[in-house]
Amino acid sequence: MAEILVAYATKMGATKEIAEAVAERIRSAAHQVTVLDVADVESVEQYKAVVLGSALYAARWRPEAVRFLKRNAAALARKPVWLFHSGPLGDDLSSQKAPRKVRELATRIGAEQPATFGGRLTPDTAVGFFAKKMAQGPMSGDFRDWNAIELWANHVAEQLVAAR
Ligand SMILES: Cc1cc2nc3c(=O)[nH]c(=O)nc-3n(C[C@H](O)[C@H](O)[C@H](O)COP(=O)(O)O)c2cc1C
Repeated sequence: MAEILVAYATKMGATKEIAEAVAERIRSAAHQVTVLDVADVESVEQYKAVVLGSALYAARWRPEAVRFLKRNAAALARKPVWLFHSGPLGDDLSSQKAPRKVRELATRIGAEQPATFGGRLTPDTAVGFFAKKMAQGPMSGDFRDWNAIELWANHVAEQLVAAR
Protein backbone atom coordinates (compact mmCIF):
# COMPACT_ATOMS: atom_id res chain seq x y z
CA MET A 1 0.00 0.00 0.00
CA ALA A 2 1.39 3.39 -0.99
CA GLU A 3 2.08 5.72 1.90
CA ILE A 4 2.27 9.10 0.23
CA LEU A 5 0.30 10.49 -2.71
CA VAL A 6 1.84 13.14 -4.94
CA ALA A 7 -0.92 14.40 -7.26
CA TYR A 8 -0.63 17.02 -9.96
CA ALA A 9 -2.83 19.04 -12.33
CA THR A 10 -1.14 20.07 -15.54
CA LYS A 11 -1.91 21.16 -19.06
CA MET A 12 1.54 21.29 -20.66
CA GLY A 13 3.50 18.88 -18.47
CA ALA A 14 5.67 21.26 -16.40
CA THR A 15 3.81 20.64 -13.14
CA LYS A 16 3.90 16.89 -13.67
CA GLU A 17 7.70 17.04 -13.88
CA ILE A 18 7.84 19.05 -10.65
CA ALA A 19 5.57 16.49 -8.97
CA GLU A 20 7.87 13.69 -10.16
CA ALA A 21 10.94 15.50 -8.77
CA VAL A 22 9.18 16.04 -5.42
CA ALA A 23 8.13 12.38 -5.35
CA GLU A 24 11.67 11.23 -6.10
CA ARG A 25 13.05 13.29 -3.22
CA ILE A 26 10.42 11.99 -0.78
CA ARG A 27 11.01 8.44 -2.01
CA SER A 28 14.72 8.71 -1.34
CA ALA A 29 13.83 9.59 2.25
CA ALA A 30 12.44 6.06 2.48
CA HIS A 31 8.76 6.63 1.85
CA GLN A 32 6.58 4.78 -0.58
CA VAL A 33 5.21 7.31 -3.02
CA THR A 34 2.54 7.16 -5.74
CA VAL A 35 2.43 9.91 -8.39
CA LEU A 36 -0.92 10.44 -10.12
CA ASP A 37 -2.73 12.93 -12.29
CA VAL A 38 -5.21 14.36 -9.79
CA ALA A 39 -8.07 13.54 -12.18
CA ASP A 40 -7.21 9.84 -11.71
CA VAL A 41 -7.31 9.85 -7.90
CA GLU A 42 -10.41 8.02 -6.77
CA SER A 43 -9.88 8.23 -3.04
CA VAL A 44 -7.27 9.50 -0.59
CA GLU A 45 -8.26 7.11 2.19
CA GLN A 46 -5.30 4.77 1.69
CA TYR A 47 -2.67 7.50 1.82
CA LYS A 48 -0.94 8.71 4.95
CA ALA A 49 -0.15 12.13 3.49
CA VAL A 50 -0.85 14.03 0.29
CA VAL A 51 1.11 16.51 -1.83
CA LEU A 52 -0.88 18.37 -4.49
CA GLY A 53 0.46 20.69 -7.16
CA SER A 54 -1.38 22.64 -9.84
CA ALA A 55 -0.36 24.78 -12.77
CA LEU A 56 -1.60 28.39 -12.67
CA TYR A 57 -3.66 29.73 -15.58
CA ALA A 58 -5.17 33.21 -15.49
CA ALA A 59 -4.38 33.29 -11.75
CA ARG A 60 -6.45 30.14 -11.18
CA TRP A 61 -5.62 26.58 -10.30
CA ARG A 62 -6.62 23.88 -12.76
CA PRO A 63 -10.28 23.00 -12.11
CA GLU A 64 -9.56 19.31 -11.47
CA ALA A 65 -7.19 20.27 -8.61
CA VAL A 66 -9.79 22.56 -7.01
CA ARG A 67 -12.45 19.85 -7.41
CA PHE A 68 -10.14 17.34 -5.73
CA LEU A 69 -9.57 19.66 -2.75
CA LYS A 70 -13.29 20.33 -2.38
CA ARG A 71 -14.40 16.74 -2.77
CA ASN A 72 -11.80 15.36 -0.37
CA ALA A 73 -11.61 18.25 2.10
CA ALA A 74 -12.89 16.25 5.08
CA ALA A 75 -10.48 13.34 4.49
CA LEU A 76 -7.57 15.67 3.75
CA ALA A 77 -8.17 17.56 6.99
CA ARG A 78 -7.21 14.38 8.84
CA LYS A 79 -3.81 14.04 7.10
CA PRO A 80 -0.69 16.10 6.52
CA VAL A 81 -1.14 17.93 3.19
CA TRP A 82 1.31 20.10 1.23
CA LEU A 83 0.36 22.28 -1.72
CA PHE A 84 2.34 23.95 -4.48
CA HIS A 85 1.67 25.73 -7.72
CA SER A 86 3.78 26.32 -10.79
CA GLY A 87 3.36 29.40 -12.90
CA PRO A 88 5.44 32.56 -12.82
CA LEU A 89 7.37 33.10 -16.04
CA GLY A 90 10.29 35.53 -16.13
CA ASP A 91 12.67 36.94 -13.57
CA ASP A 92 10.13 37.75 -10.89
CA LEU A 93 9.59 34.43 -9.21
CA SER A 94 8.30 35.96 -5.99
CA SER A 95 5.59 33.91 -4.32
CA GLN A 96 2.31 34.07 -6.13
CA LYS A 97 -0.76 34.19 -3.92
CA ALA A 98 -3.07 31.26 -4.48
CA PRO A 99 -6.62 31.98 -5.69
CA ARG A 100 -9.04 32.77 -2.85
CA LYS A 101 -10.90 29.48 -3.18
CA VAL A 102 -7.65 27.53 -2.85
CA ARG A 103 -6.51 29.65 0.11
CA GLU A 104 -9.81 28.96 1.85
CA LEU A 105 -9.58 25.24 1.11
CA ALA A 106 -5.96 25.13 2.39
CA THR A 107 -7.11 26.73 5.63
CA ARG A 108 -10.03 24.33 5.93
CA ILE A 109 -7.71 21.36 5.40
CA GLY A 110 -5.11 22.72 7.80
CA ALA A 111 -2.37 22.90 5.16
CA GLU A 112 0.20 25.65 4.68
CA GLN A 113 -0.57 28.02 1.81
CA PRO A 114 0.88 26.73 -1.49
CA ALA A 115 4.57 27.07 -2.28
CA THR A 116 5.26 28.87 -5.56
CA PHE A 117 7.59 27.47 -8.19
CA GLY A 118 8.44 29.10 -11.50
CA GLY A 119 6.77 27.68 -14.59
CA ARG A 120 7.75 26.67 -18.09
CA LEU A 121 6.46 27.94 -21.39
CA THR A 122 8.46 26.94 -24.44
CA PRO A 123 7.56 26.64 -28.12
CA ASP A 124 8.07 22.87 -28.15
CA THR A 125 5.87 22.20 -25.11
CA ALA A 126 3.18 24.90 -25.47
CA VAL A 127 -0.38 23.60 -25.90
CA GLY A 128 -3.06 25.77 -27.52
CA PHE A 129 -3.12 28.91 -29.64
CA PHE A 130 -2.45 31.48 -26.87
CA ALA A 131 0.25 29.44 -25.23
CA LYS A 132 2.03 28.93 -28.54
CA LYS A 133 1.83 32.67 -29.24
CA MET A 134 3.07 33.54 -25.75
CA ALA A 135 5.90 31.05 -26.10
CA GLN A 136 7.33 33.15 -28.95
CA GLY A 137 7.55 36.22 -26.70
CA PRO A 138 9.50 37.50 -23.71
CA MET A 139 7.86 35.10 -21.24
CA SER A 140 9.28 32.10 -23.05
CA GLY A 141 11.54 29.84 -21.03
CA ASP A 142 11.85 27.27 -18.30
CA PHE A 143 11.81 29.09 -14.96
CA ARG A 144 11.53 26.05 -12.74
CA ASP A 145 14.19 26.24 -10.03
CA TRP A 146 15.10 22.64 -9.32
CA ASN A 147 17.14 23.60 -6.24
CA ALA A 148 14.16 25.40 -4.72
CA ILE A 149 11.93 22.42 -5.57
CA GLU A 150 14.37 20.02 -3.92
CA LEU A 151 14.63 22.20 -0.82
CA TRP A 152 10.86 22.24 -0.49
CA ALA A 153 10.63 18.48 -1.05
CA ASN A 154 13.25 18.00 1.67
CA HIS A 155 11.11 20.09 4.00
CA VAL A 156 8.12 17.83 3.22
CA ALA A 157 10.21 14.67 3.66
CA GLU A 158 11.55 15.86 7.03
CA GLN A 159 8.07 16.56 8.34
CA LEU A 160 6.93 13.15 7.14
CA VAL A 161 9.77 11.47 9.02
CA ALA A 162 8.86 13.47 12.13
CA ALA A 163 5.20 12.41 11.77
CA ARG A 164 6.03 8.70 11.61
C1 LIG B 1 -2.61 31.23 -21.26
C2 LIG B 1 -1.69 31.15 -20.09
C3 LIG B 1 -2.03 31.77 -18.89
C4 LIG B 1 -1.16 31.71 -17.79
N1 LIG B 1 -1.50 32.34 -16.63
C5 LIG B 1 -0.63 32.33 -15.57
C6 LIG B 1 -0.95 33.01 -14.36
O1 LIG B 1 -2.00 33.61 -14.19
N2 LIG B 1 -0.04 32.99 -13.35
C7 LIG B 1 1.15 32.33 -13.47
O2 LIG B 1 1.94 32.34 -12.53
N3 LIG B 1 1.46 31.65 -14.61
C8 LIG B 1 0.61 31.64 -15.65
N4 LIG B 1 0.92 30.97 -16.80
C9 LIG B 1 2.16 30.20 -16.87
C10 LIG B 1 1.92 28.71 -16.60
O3 LIG B 1 1.37 28.55 -15.33
C11 LIG B 1 3.26 27.97 -16.68
O4 LIG B 1 3.62 27.89 -18.01
C12 LIG B 1 3.15 26.59 -16.03
O5 LIG B 1 4.43 26.09 -15.74
C13 LIG B 1 2.39 25.62 -16.90
O6 LIG B 1 2.22 24.43 -16.20
P1 LIG B 1 1.83 23.07 -16.93
O7 LIG B 1 2.90 22.81 -17.98
O8 LIG B 1 1.90 22.06 -15.84
O9 LIG B 1 0.48 23.20 -17.51
C14 LIG B 1 0.08 31.00 -17.90
C15 LIG B 1 0.38 30.36 -19.10
C16 LIG B 1 -0.47 30.42 -20.19
C17 LIG B 1 -0.08 29.72 -21.45
